[in-house]
Amino acid sequence: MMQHQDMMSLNIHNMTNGSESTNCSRDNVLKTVVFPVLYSILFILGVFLNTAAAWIFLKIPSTTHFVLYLKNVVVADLLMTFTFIFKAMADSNAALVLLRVFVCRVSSVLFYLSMYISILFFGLISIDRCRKTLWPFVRSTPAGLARRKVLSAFIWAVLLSLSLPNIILTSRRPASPDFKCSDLKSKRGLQWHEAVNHVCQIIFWANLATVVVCYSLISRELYTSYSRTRASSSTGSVQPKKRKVKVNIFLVMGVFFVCFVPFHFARVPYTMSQTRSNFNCRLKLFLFQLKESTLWICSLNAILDPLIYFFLCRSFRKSLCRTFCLNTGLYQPNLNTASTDNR
Ligand SMILES: Nc1ncnc2c1ncn2[C@@H]1O[C@H](COP(=O)(O)OP(=O)(O)O)[C@@H](O)[C@H]1O
Repeated sequence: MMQHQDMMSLNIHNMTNGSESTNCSRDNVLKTVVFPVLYSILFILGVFLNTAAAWIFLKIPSTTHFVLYLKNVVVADLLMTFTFIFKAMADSNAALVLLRVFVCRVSSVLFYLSMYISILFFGLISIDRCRKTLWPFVRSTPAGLARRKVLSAFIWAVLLSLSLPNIILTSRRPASPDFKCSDLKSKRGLQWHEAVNHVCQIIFWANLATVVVCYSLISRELYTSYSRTRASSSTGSVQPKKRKVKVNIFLVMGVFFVCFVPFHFARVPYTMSQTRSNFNCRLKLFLFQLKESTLWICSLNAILDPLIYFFLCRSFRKSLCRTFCLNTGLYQPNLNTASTDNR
């Protein structure tokens, strides 16, 4: 009788553990099929759009702060795009353990690095757009440009030094085939991972505040000048162009909100679930899936940024048309431009 009861409880224990580990496994269709397909699509689009953008930017001299910042964003986007294919392969069922370790150690870290570089440059771009709207006659000087180049190098250096320990301290060997990135980290590695995520949250929310303040000032200025123009102009011929400028200029804010806000809400509880033990496995899985879904939305940034270059950067659009339209005979030197990067 006793033996029978022991057998029963052992079976129940096994069944419970078994079903729990099956239900909580990350390897479901979302991770192994849906996201790899979505990242592969982003990879193909991203390689095409960003190499074209980089090629065009190579022909444009960095004579304004805006062009300089956009060049930094292109480099970050290219870097991010190349991480997509590793993520797609690692998440699919066919991935080798070595590849998954590489993604945890190197490729994901580079992904986050490029994301926060983009976020910081988005903040700087907003300040620059604001400066240009409020003081349209202030031009970039060579000394100002040199300072912005030093600032750009400083941003890359700081974020690289924040990210590097995430590579170095992800040094453990995987104990089982279904390991997580956090399983590869030493205790110090986990602490650094958590600290970096806090710093990155501050970077994000500070830049979001900058973007919101700058675009509020831009809206106010555009509204005032639009009202002034409407009152003084009897013909109204400039109005459609002004409206176009307004829509274009808000692209930066739109892309920032759509791409980055959802992830930063999801990231806080997910990081806690990685570093603390008081989360049950179902909640952990839910937070992981939420983080993965919002991370994919962040990745969209790499293919939405070329829209910003096209609609907001006149020298980019001119160079693009010179390159592509010349061959097809479509290039007109006086191309209609409503962009704002000419200072
Ligand atoms: N903001 C960040 N900056 C740099 N590296 C990061 C950042 N967030 C996470 N990482 C690193 O990227 C890798 C993957 O992290 P994460 O996405 O949290 O793990 P998982 O893929 O298991 O969900 C880890 O090595 C982690 O330390």
